Parts: sequence; structure tokens; C-alpha cells
Amino acid sequence: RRDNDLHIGGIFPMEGEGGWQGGQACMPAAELALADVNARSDLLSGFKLLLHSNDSKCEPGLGASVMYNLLYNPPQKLLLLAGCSTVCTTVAEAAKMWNLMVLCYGASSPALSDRARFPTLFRTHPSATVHNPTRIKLMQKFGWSRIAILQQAEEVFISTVEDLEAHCKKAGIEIVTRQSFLSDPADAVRNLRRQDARVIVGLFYVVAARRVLCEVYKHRLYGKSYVWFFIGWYEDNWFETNLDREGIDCTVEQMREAAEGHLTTEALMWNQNSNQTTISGMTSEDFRSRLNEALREAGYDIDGERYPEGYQEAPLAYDAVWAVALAFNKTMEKLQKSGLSLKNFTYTNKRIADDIYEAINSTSFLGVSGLVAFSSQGDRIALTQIEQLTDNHYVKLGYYDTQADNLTWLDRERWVGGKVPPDRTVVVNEL
Ligand SMILES: CC1(C)CO[C@@H](CC(=O)O)CN1
Repeated sequence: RRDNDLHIGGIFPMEGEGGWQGGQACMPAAELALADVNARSDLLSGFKLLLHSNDSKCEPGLGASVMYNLLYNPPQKLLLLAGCSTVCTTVAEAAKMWNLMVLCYGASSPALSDRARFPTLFRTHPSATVHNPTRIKLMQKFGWSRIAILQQAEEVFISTVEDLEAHCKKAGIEIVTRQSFLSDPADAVRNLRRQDARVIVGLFYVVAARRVLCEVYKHRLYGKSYVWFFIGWYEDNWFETNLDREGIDCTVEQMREAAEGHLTTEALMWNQNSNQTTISGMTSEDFRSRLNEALREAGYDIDGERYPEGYQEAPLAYDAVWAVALAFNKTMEKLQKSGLSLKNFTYTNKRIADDIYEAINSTSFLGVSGLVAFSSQGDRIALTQIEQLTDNHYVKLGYYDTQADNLTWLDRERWVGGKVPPDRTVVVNEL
């Protein structure tokens, strides 16, 4: 090995049954970024960044053993990249013992926003709680102060709902009922009707979402008197696919009817201003072309719309490598003043670890995923996008910048009944 190489570990979820196999697109994206930063002569002053990758299958146990292999086998690593909330939780909780920063490009769990448990964690993937200020903003815009919550009993949704409840309390929005279910939503949906819920925030994975939508159809909890907030990162036609395979006893037409008009919120992961040049010299559309080419070479039928998992999050992995390169660059400039370099780092050298932490903590650059900056908890600061399903396709309604409290609204919303549905039964006094 050449001694001017800087080594980092990469833990990518490539296969596996449960969870998210986003490493399929995120690892090629990280490798593109590695090539780009190493091609820059003005970065890392002659050092090369090398990425040593392994598959975690999105399993925390395998992720832990991959991490130990990376740490106990030379060369020494300076930092770890990881994906999947469960793997990042395990890796980030342990990495501090080796004074290693962990940069997560694919972890949405709100539980990771905890400096006490994860003092060296940063993530270019926003927390699932990033949706909540946007949901509140929309409720205020449409005058809804009485809402209901329907959630799947999964850790990520439980902690997201806790954060949403705190936001509602602060905003004076009443939560009339909070229903949760493990896998069968029938009783929970029936209880929503009993409580006369009209504006409902739904938090569940896409398979549960199909079951919810069919129950919503059966209980007629849709149409001009109801507003549903769904998560925006399901695939576009999620409510029409896999109905037979998953035993959904509603037809495509019934699912479409129940889905018409619902709102979605999601974190923006591709810089929207597609002709804005980012730090790499590419626009986000240039990046898309290069990623597609890399994925074609890896055997994916991109032109046949057969995208690998993690395609949506690929900019987060690309920008994570840039964040590392820029932070190492900043740290090396600082170390040079005392005649040191990152080659002096060891797993027990807290001083250099603190320098790397400071450098990452003060990150701020325009990446292909938009402005890359972290909160004091290491969370990605991100914009959110609002869409509505109208005539069976998603229409962009606007964007929200939580930091600036700035809602960009395109005035494209349409309501089944021609006007904004009220959040409660409106009693009209017969004069
Ligand atoms: C938006 C989504 C699909 C949320 O889950 C992330 C994976 C995880 O949090 O484990 C990947 N990105």
C-alpha cells in the first residue's frame, strides 16, 4: 500500500430480506464521488482516499462484524460510512470507542438524533422527523387544528409520532385520536371513523399503506370530507401494485378512488435546481446521467426503468464522500500547522478525532442532494417536498424550508369537493 493513502470503511446494505437494500445504488454513487475527489489536485494535498466496502445486508449483527473486520485488519481506517438505521445505530454506538466518525447516507430513524448515544454520528440522510414541521405548516395553511394519527407499530414511526405530537402541542393543534396497528389496520381504521377523524396523518411502510388504503375504501374514509397525509417516498404507483400478491381485497379502481386527493411529504434528496452547478462541477442532472451509466455497466436495465434500490438516496451517498474529503482536507490543513497529518491518526488519538469532528460539524457545501449541512445532533438539514395525487398521478404542490420557515407554494392543489375539506363536522344552523 502506498503511504499517501487515506483509508475509510464503507458498510453498504446490498442484499438481504428485510430492511433497505439501498447499497445497490449508493455504493456505485460513493465510488463515483471517490473518483471525483481523487481527481481534484486541490483536495487532500497529494493524498488519495480509498474506500474499503463490505455488505451489511441491512442486518445490525452482520454490520457489526463487518465493522470489526474493517477495524482489526490493516490498513487503519479514518472513518466509517454506513446505511440502514439499524446498522447505523449499532455501528455509531460502537465507533466512538475507536474515536471514529460515522457518516450515514441511508438512515432515517429519529432515534439517531442523540449526541449522548452517538457522539460521532453525522448523516447526509435526513431524519424522518423532517416531515413534521412541513405537516404542521400545511395544517396551518389550510386551517386544520383537529387531526388524527394512524401509524404502524415500528420504531421509526413511533418516534416520528412523538415528535409530531410535540409540534402539534406547540402549534395548538389537537390530536383527537392516535391509532396504531402491527400489521392489520382494520380495527385502527374503524376507530378513526368512530372518532370522526377528518385530517389524518398516516405513518407506515408501503405494504401496510396498501392495506390501510383498502380499509379506508371499505369504511368510506375518503373523498370530499377527508384529507390524508401519506409518506412521499413510496414508489409512484404503490397503491395499484402487488394487490393480489399481498391479498388486498380491493380492486385497482377502488384503490385509486380511495387514494385520490391525498397529500404526501418527503425530504428532497436530489437538488431541485437542476441547472445549478454543485461543488463537484456537475448539476444534479449531470450526476443522474453519470450514475445511470455506472448502473448500466453494473448490469441494471436503467432504460427499462429497472432501478436498483437506493436510487433515490444515491445523491446522499455521493455527497457523504464529498463531505469526508472536504473535512479531511480542512483537518489536514490544521494538522500541518503542528507538523502532523492524518497519517498520525490512531484509534486512541482523540485529539485528531476531535479535529475531524469539528471539520465535519462545520460542513456547508452545495452537493447534488442540495445544501449539505448538519444540525448539532449530526442530522442532515434538508428541504421537504409536498405533492398531491390528482387524477392518479402526483402533482408537485410546493417545497418547505424549515430553517427559514419558507413555504414555496405553487397553487396547484385540487379538492374532490371543490373546496378545502374542514377538519371537523360543520354544523350549519338552519336560520
Ligand atoms: C426514505 C428511506 C426509504 C427511509 O429509510 C431509509 C433506510 C433506513 O432508515 O433504514 C432509506 N430511505
